[in-house]
Amino acid sequence: MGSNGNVDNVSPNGKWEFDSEVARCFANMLERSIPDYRSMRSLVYEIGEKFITPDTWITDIGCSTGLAIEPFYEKHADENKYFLCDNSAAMLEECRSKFSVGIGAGFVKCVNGNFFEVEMPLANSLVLSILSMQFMPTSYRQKMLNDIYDHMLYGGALVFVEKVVADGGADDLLVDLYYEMKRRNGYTIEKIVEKRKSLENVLSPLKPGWNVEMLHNAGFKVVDMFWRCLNFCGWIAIK
Ligand SMILES: C[S@@+](CC[C@H](N)C(=O)[O-])C[C@H]1O[C@@H](n2cnc3c(N)ncnc32)[C@H](O)[C@@H]1O
Repeated sequence: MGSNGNVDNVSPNGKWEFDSEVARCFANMLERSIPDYRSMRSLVYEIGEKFITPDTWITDIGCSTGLAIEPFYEKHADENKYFLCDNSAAMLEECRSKFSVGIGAGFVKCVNGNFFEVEMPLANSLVLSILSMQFMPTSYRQKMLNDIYDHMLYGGALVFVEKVVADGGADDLLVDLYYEMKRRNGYTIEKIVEKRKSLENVLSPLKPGWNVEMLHNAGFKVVDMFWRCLNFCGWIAIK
């Protein structure tokens, strides 16, 4: 979960991209850019663990360098199969080197593509979507959640973490607090503004209630928020 030693000093030029520069410092970027990051990570792992059954698939949507799936892989190794999908070749390259043993042995599958275009395996006991769907077209999100539900075993779960737009009237306040947190974590005002502009129309957060509604529409009967800090939320959705 820790940083791999490369400090994030990315200066995005134009539209945000998950390129090789981002891939190299990604762990550090997340630690300094996501509020309450370590709690979120450990809760995702602790909750996810409750749903894994042997010989089932664990899918990670927008896996990046594999930070979310890593503790599950370390614990369960070849007792499970792992389907990792990301549309950034640079992020997947880092990911592939992390899971080279599992890839070689055939129980880890890494797919470079848009999640809404790939065929995910059936029989998932756990699906992770950690800060990923927010980067995918809003018009495809319901279909993606429907697909996740359809490819999941009964008793399986989706752990879903997203940036959100606060809908109770305090969005501006929460956004201000978020940028103050980034300042404390060593980002300059210039870097914060650069990144915000670069993410415009690339990262599209929704209101929390819309995400919950989509999860219910997909068929999930049990949907609950397990974590929130500022404008970041995590839900557990059980089939
Ligand atoms: C913030 S990162 C996700 C972090 C990661 N899930 C983790 O827990 O460390 C978002 C990822 O989503 C990927 N992504 C964006 N659009 C995608 C798409 N259409 N299909 C698959 N992956 C996508 C990006 O390449 C990036 O690696």
